[in-house]
Parts: sequence; structure tokens; C-alpha cells
Amino acid sequence: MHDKIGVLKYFIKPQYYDIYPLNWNEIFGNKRKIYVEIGFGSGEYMAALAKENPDINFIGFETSLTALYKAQIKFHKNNIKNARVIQGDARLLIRELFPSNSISKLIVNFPCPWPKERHKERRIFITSFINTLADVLKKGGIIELATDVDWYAQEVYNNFKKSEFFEPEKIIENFNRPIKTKYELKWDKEGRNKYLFIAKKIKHNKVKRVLEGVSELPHKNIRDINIEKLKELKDNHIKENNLSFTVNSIYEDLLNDRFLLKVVSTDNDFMQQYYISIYKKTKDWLVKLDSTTIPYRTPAVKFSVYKIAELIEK
Ligand SMILES: C[S@@+](CC[C@H](N)C(=O)[O-])C[C@H]1O[C@@H](n2cnc3c(N)ncnc32)[C@H](O)[C@@H]1O
Repeated sequence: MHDKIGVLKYFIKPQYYDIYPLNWNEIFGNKRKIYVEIGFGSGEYMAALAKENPDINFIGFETSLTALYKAQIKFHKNNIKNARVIQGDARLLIRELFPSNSISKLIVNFPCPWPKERHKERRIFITSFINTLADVLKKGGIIELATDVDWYAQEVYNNFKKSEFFEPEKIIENFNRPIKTKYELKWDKEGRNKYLFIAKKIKHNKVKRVLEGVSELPHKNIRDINIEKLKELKDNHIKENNLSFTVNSIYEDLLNDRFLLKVVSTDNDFMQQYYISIYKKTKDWLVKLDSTTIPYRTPAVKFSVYKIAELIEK
């Protein structure tokens, strides 16, 4: 990726770190409090807040690369120093990247409510994420959700009400905040109702993280490989306890004694896609994570490298 205009300084690739959760004081070079925004869209809300509050560090999560790019350009144009962005599903990454009691406020503006029953696991405030928030938020930390969907505001209220870790404070109808998001302006124009839900953390919870501590790059040397066994791996779903992986494709470069395997692995709810390369060195063969796509080195990723090495060794 080129960075002619210097926006990449805002972009954090947590996969390239090797100690989790991340050390945010080191990343920002200070110990200021942390606000997180999920699904910042074009980033106007985070950019305006960050500009107004240089004493607060902001971290935004987005799944969309376009959104990430637009936000970074806004930060750059406004000479913002106290904001960073991360790509991926915030519900999983917030659990892995933040230590306990580290976030002062979580903001979610106008998320898709995923109205269909079969999509409801895609909604942001599902029970597992509320439990994560009860770990990573500071005691007294605040959740702020803005939505134009009345049943969704009520559902989120009920979910927090059920949780022993939070006190849902209120739903404010047709609130008026000084900064408006792109979706908010759109809904205001259409005259839609808006709801602002606020909750406070009152009790701590400890969740189990998939990545914790130091994470090395998995690799294994083997004497020789059995090519038939390697080819049999394709479309095989290999599972041990809560770790599993599937080899989706195998690319071979026999001239250079090299194979590239496209793998999808899951650790409970954490799914990732990456490549494992297998190639001949002077004497033996090396099975390792390919450096073109660095995944989070979760137990399932390590399991896939070591299990493949075991299964193809001659
Ligand atoms: C409806 S848009 C709202 C954008 C912006 N907040 C606004 O109010 O204009 C929702 C955004 O959330 C992002 N998103 C949805 N689920 C997410 C998740 N689990 N983690 C991070 N971002 C997510 C989407 O990519 C999308 O840009």
C-alpha cells in the first residue's frame, strides 16, 4: 500500500504486533483516556470529537476499507494526532486488543439493526459482546448508542437491563448532539425519530481471550513431504476441541518445490483466512505461515500449521 499523503500513520494492523492485548499507552505515547467508536462510516464524528478533545485518545473500528480510508483522510486534513483506526469485526477485536478496565467510553452511531431473525447474530450488542464490554470498559465507563430504529433501541436497552454488569440509564428521544454523523443528517432530513441509549458499567466481568501474551510465528521443519497426503488435505475439515481449519485450495509450483495452501480456521467465533506455504530448503522442508497474509496467530492458526506438518510428513 502506498502512502503518498501520509494517512497510514492512523492505521493500526494489530496482526503485526506480537503481544496482546495491545499497549495503548505505548501506541499513543501517553496515558490519556480511551474512547472507542464502532462503525464510524466516513469518520466525521470521530474526527470532530478527536479535534475537540486532544486530551482523549480515539480508536475506531470499521469493516469497510473505503470507510477506513475516508476517515484517515479527514484525520490527516485536520492534523489530528489522537486517533487510530483498525479494520475488522469490533466485537471480536475489542475483546482481544484491549486490557481489562481500559476504555472510558464506547460509541456506536446508527448501526444496521439487522432486522431479520436469521441475521440477528450480526447485531452489535449481542450478549457475548456485552460481556466483553463489562471487561474492557472502566468501572463507570459509558456506552452510547444512537439509532433511528425504535425497536432496536428498546432491544439494546433490554439486553443491558438483563446484564448484571451494566445499568441502562435512559433512552433519549430526538436528542440533539453538536456533531452529527452522515446517517444522522440523512435521517434528520427525512424527519425520522432518533433515539440515544446510554448505559454505565457497574460491575466487572472477566472474559476469556483467544490471543493473550506473546504470539510467535508458527513454523515447522520436516524431513520430507508426502505429496499424495498433501493433496488429500483439500476440503478436509480438521477439528480438535474448539479449534478447526479447512484447506480450501492448494496451489503448486512443483518446479520450485513449493506449495501454497489457502486455509480458513476458527477459534470458537474467531474466523480467519490466510495462506500456509510449504517449500524445500537445502535439506528439509519448511511449513510456515505465508507472509502475504498475516492472520492473528490464534491457537487455531498455530494448530493448522503444526497439524498440516504432521499430516504431510513422510
Ligand atoms: C449504517 S453505517 C453508519 C455509519 C456512521 N456511524 C454514521 O452514523 O454515519 C454502519 C457502519 O458500521 C460498520 N460495521 C458494521 N458492523 C461492524 C462491526 N462488527 N465492526 C466494525 N464495523 C462495523 C459498517 O461497515 C458501516 O460502515
